Amino acid sequence: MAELLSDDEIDAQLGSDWERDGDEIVRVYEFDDYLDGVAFAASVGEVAEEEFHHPEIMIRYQEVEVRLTSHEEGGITDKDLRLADLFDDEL
Ligand SMILES: C[C@H](O)[C@H](O)[C@H]1CNC2=NC(N)=NC(=O)C2=N1
Repeated sequence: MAELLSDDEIDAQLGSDWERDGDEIVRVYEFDDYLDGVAFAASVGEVAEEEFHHPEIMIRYQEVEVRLTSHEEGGITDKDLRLADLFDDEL
């Protein structure tokens, strides 16, 4: 079981395009084309399944919101920060 990160650890390690929202980290990715967002969400899902750590994904017109938290630990862990970087690599 991963350790919960402190506020300072999260602030220091969170990618610049991500934000902290309580026990979650969140990023809204913007796309010109709706189906590009759908395809991106599918690639995020593939990575999540490979890593067995699953985000909440909301697909909207021209944007995809991705939220990560570690449910078992009840907050933000290294797993969430790592997945955020992996999702960004899918762009
Ligand atoms: C049993 C538990 O649901 C699994 O071990 C995995 C599945 N995917 C998961 N995803 C996330 N975000 N947090 C978890 O704690 C988690 N647990």
